[in-house]
Amino acid sequence: MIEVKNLSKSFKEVQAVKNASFTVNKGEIVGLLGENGAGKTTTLRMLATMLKPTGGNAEINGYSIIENSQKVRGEIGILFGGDVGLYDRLTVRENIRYFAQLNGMSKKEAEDSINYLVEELELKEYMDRRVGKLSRGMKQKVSIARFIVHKPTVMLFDEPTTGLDVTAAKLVHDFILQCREQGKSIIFSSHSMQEVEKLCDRIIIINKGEIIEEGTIEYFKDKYQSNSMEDIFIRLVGGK
Ligand SMILES: Nc1ncnc2c1ncn2[C@@H]1O[C@H](COP(=O)(O)OP(=O)(O)OP(=O)(O)O)[C@@H](O)[C@H]1O
Repeated sequence: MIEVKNLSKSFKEVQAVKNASFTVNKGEIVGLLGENGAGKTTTLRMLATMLKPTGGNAEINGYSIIENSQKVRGEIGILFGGDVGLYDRLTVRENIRYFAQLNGMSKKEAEDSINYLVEELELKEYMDRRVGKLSRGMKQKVSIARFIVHKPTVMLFDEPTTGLDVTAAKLVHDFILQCREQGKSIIFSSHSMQEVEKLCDRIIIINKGEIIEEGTIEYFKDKYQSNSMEDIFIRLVGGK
């Protein structure tokens, strides 16, 4: 479970996130929607303890991202789109193993988890290839494996389908839905309204660092009397 309380982040004069408060329950996918520069990545990076907040706090399964960041790291997985941050010169197996070790898993735990993921994600024939030689979609599969090797219960997806073709994007979508079935708490940030409508149970709209509206898709459509989430979004963020 994710509980965010008045979370803020400033970079000198830029207030990237202002007093954000929200909750994500177990088995729930919450969409974080906003224009370029709205503060989505900054919010997710703070929750993943990659950035220190300048105000407020958040708890991940009861652990504070400020006072208990080590514990939080064990509970959380974060998947980025675009550059997936793998080591090109290492093989698939070495990449996944490395991240398992970073997350404090023992050798045995790591190998068991890797063997399971190899089957689950159909990675067998790629395991001993160098990551630099794989296609973008395959790399994304490897980053999914890396992302879940330590079995996180809270998953953060930051535009995870950027640059993927339809088949690879579907793999990511199916994976996210499977995570929900397993009762994980999920935040999904995207520019694509179609993706958000397909996957999310609830949507948070963030504009210039502030949460301006939050609710289910039905809530938005009903309140703003429109069937198009795209139109509603544009109306809310100022009609640009
Ligand atoms: N390290 C940094 N130093 C200074 N300013 C930053 C830094 N990271 C982000 N910002 C600023 O904070 C604001 C929010 O950026 P953020 O990356 O969180 O937006 P975003 O909603 O993820 O955008 P996008 O959809 O383009 O990824 C922007 O004005 C950005 O320029």
